[in-house]
Amino acid sequence: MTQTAQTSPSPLSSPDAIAHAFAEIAREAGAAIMQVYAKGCDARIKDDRSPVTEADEVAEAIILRRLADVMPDVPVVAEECAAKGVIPDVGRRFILVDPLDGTKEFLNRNGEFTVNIALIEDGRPVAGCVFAPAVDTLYAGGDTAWRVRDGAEETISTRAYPVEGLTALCSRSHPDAKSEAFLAEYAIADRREAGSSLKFCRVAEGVADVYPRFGPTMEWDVAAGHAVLSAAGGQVLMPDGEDFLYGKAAAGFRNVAFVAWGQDAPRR
Ligand SMILES: Nc1ncnc2c1ncn2[C@@H]1O[C@H](COP(=O)(O)O)[C@@H](OP(=O)(O)O)[C@H]1O
Ligand SMILES: [Mg+2]
Repeated sequence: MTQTAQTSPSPLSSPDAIAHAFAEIAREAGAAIMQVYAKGCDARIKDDRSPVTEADEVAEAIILRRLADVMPDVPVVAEECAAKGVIPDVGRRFILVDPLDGTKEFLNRNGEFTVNIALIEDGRPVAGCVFAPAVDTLYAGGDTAWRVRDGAEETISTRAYPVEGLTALCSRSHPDAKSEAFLAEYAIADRREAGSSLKFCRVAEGVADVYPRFGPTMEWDVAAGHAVLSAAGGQVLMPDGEDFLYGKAAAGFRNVAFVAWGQDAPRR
């Protein structure tokens, strides 16, 4: 009797497996970022007037090299390449990379900076990882969402909206009046500031409920946090409640505005 060799399933056959692969890569990039953090570095100001450091560039090089090994056929749109005008054509499936989100927080040395990698399919983030190396906390999401903190892995999920009111999050370094005006329409019990994509993760792990962002962001700032939040039971919508989608190449991958919610958007 001839035996047919069993083909093992591709290790990247599920959104969770992809998020795990991104997590490994983000940890490697995070370690390189922490080496630069320890020795200190200067910032250069990019054309969009945002800062970039050696850490952003070293981390992005590691991520691009590792992604080319594990997902060689998927185009990658990465922040520092894009800043130099190197942007591949994207189809229905592509990867977004922000090697160091919260560069201002990195320079201010407050620990609120992250490595972000997300897979987009048909305009939506289906797997993603957010790693905050300074506080050794990793969030990932595919079909499920999880956090690894101090070496312990736990499933995370969003919480029901508290009856006493919502906890709202805002950017620490880029506050904007329109986001404040949006929040004024809801019952807000507590308001906190945080840097980077960690704001999505705070909602995903059930310690906050809403994060509106009317100020400028790029798709790579948002996609990985969006993947984690969606997998944890939340959502990211346009302020009018429409879907918030990715792949806006003609707009230079710029977002307009979005609101991240832990549950369905409550009535105003
Ligand atoms: N004027 C602007 N244009 C485009 N993006 C901006 C911007 N001001 C801030 N951002 C985005 O906001 C991100 C920081 O978010 P937060 O304010 O929540 O920490 C920045 O990510 P980087 O640090 O990766 O550049 C940057 O992409
Ligand atoms: Mg960013």
